[in-house]
Amino acid sequence: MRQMQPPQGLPFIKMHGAGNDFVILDSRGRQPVTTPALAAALGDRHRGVGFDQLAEIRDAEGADFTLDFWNNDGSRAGACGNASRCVADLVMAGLGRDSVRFGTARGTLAATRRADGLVSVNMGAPILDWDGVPLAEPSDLLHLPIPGDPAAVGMGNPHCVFFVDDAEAIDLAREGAKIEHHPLFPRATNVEYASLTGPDRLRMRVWERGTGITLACGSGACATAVAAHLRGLAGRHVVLDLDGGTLEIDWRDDGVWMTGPTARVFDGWLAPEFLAAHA
Ligand SMILES: N[C@@H](CCC[C@H](N)C(=O)O)C(=O)O
Repeated sequence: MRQMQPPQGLPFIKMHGAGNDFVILDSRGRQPVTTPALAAALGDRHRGVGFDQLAEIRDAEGADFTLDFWNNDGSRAGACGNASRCVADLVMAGLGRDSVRFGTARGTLAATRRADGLVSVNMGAPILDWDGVPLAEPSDLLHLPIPGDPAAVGMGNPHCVFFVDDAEAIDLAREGAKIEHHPLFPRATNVEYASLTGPDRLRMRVWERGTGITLACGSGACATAVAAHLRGLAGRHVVLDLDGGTLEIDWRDDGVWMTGPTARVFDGWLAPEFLAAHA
């Protein structure tokens, strides 16, 4: 029998945060490798590795690292809260520290490890001017002219949040796909359905732009918490129960902090021929 060869190719790490799963490429000290074609091929759960988002770590000036995010359809994402927490966890472990600062498309963010081991990220201030995207009612993002009275909140990426009596009862695949490409969102949107389940506690389900249904979405949880507070449904510190776990959101003066679990699942190597085929 032929012996297994020692691993060759590009190393990657598979992690998840509350079931929102990621492939992480560490391109510090070398040229970044991700292209839309590579992200889409690698994101295929049958012919690739499979992930909700790919996060590529790059060198940074004035921060510990830079992060780029890709959805599994090959599109770019300006923010990804759970991948930020996972990568921060890895880098903090490597540096032997409990805090890091990192660059993203929306600016420099900070992450810390809490005493209970959970990882928190400051996702920055919510964007309530909708980041230049033309809306029919730019002065009232909290009541978009869409049936169901959703709110629009940007967290470095767009979110359309519906408050409903029972989030479990929503046909997420149908409704999410429809709202993702609603004409009000020229760059498409992530879609959240949330219901109040107790004081400062919400059940939330999510349809992610460029990915579809996921078990959790960190920026979506932040957007939902912000919208819930601004609509008078909850305080500034809320707990959200998602399909894959629980996230805590704390809207402080310095930004929206999101805290939750992280897990490293496996490490692997991308075959050189796979990389070459999708360069
Ligand atoms: N899972 C993420 C958000 C991912 C980005 C999104 N699909 C987009 O295109 O904006 C999170 O944890 O925030």
